[in-house]
Amino acid sequence: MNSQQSLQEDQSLPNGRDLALPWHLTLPARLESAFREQFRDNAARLIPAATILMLLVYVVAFAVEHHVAPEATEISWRPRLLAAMVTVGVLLASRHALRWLQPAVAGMALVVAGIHLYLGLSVDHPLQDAYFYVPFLAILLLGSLFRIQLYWALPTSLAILAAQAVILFGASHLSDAEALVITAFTACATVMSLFGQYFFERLQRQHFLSDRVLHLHRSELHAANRSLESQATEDGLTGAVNRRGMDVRLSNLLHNMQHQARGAPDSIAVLLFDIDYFKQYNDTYGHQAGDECLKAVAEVPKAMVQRATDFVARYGGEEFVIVLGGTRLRDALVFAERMRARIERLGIPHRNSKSNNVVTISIGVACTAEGVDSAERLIHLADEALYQAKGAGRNRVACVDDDGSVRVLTP
Ligand SMILES: Nc1nc2c(ncn2[C@@H]2O[C@H](COP(=O)(O)OP(=O)(O)OP(=O)(O)O)[C@@H](O)[C@H]2O)c(=O)[nH]1
Repeated sequence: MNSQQSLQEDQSLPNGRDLALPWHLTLPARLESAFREQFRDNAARLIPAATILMLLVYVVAFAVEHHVAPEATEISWRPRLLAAMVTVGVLLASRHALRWLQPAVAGMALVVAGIHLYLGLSVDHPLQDAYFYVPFLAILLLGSLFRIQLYWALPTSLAILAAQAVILFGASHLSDAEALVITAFTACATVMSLFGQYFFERLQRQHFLSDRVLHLHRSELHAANRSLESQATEDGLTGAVNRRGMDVRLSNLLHNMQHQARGAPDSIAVLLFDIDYFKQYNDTYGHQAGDECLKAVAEVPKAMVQRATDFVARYGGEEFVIVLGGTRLRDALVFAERMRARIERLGIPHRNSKSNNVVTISIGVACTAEGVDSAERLIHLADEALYQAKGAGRNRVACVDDDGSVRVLTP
């Protein structure tokens, strides 16, 4: 590999190294917020199904409880109703306040864990200890059912675990061994759930990053293509469309017009102009000044064209073509005369011009009409008119009329 190749590679598009994720998963600020937004959007899609599932679980739990310990439902229906309401709150957040979705899910898990710890203490029944296993389910729902981000799931799970430990070891009807077993059970579930969530989120972040890198690749390629395309069809000196670009655009325009494509113009006018006595200008003021003059002259039609189909092209040396889509001969002549006058008014001194003491142009105008079916023919007609304008004394406009005759207009 030579040094130029390696230089190109160094400066080239983003590469695999951009995919490296730190162990703590946090991305640079702008990426991080974009990822969180995407994560929330994805999670929000799960919420309706997850909410229905949760509400079903509440109903089933209530039914089982009613069957096993009917007296317990006297106490439990209110806390359960609260849990159901909080769950519906999560659904509302996912629809109307997405930024509150994660805190809402975390809050719901805390409420579910809290009310079951409360029920475990308040219900007097041989099976009451079953309530103490529910916090474990609350921890699971964070990462599996509702899929909130690790940085929300981690503190919420630890808070549930801590609250459970404090309550179990303080509960008078439980021995320390029983409290330890249930706490250890929840602790194991917490570790496993967080472990799974860490790797799930890692994968999601990696996927997000590779998507971004691909997107960057695509937009850089797009920009490079656009710049290559404009370089290939733009004249470097004047910024006008070059000859090649003109051929393509004019042919396309004609083709679309002939095939009555949508948005295509119903007529096309071509103005071919040439700077008068430009050779003398170069001889008098130098090639550099000649270049500046070309640039200044080209700016005039460039500022005048308006429609998307219009363009100014450098036809060669000091000759330019202006293509006006949807313009008939009469309007093209008005445009040409206005342009001629504006260029004259630029007042670029030309002491060796035989037509004026400033730079002037001669213009030939032709329009699509019966029998004019190619770009070459259109340019040829405009060239004929230009020739006549020159012959008639320069600094004037000439056109090919509908009957094919050339008419010179006096300025
Ligand atoms: N400075 C400069 N001169 C150019 C460029 N391209 C062509 N020319 C010059 O334009 C001049 C064109 O000369 P001619 O074709 O004789 O035309 P003219 O002197 O304008 O005469 P008429 O058109 O008959 O009025 C030549 O001297 C070319 O060298 C360019 O990019 N920069």
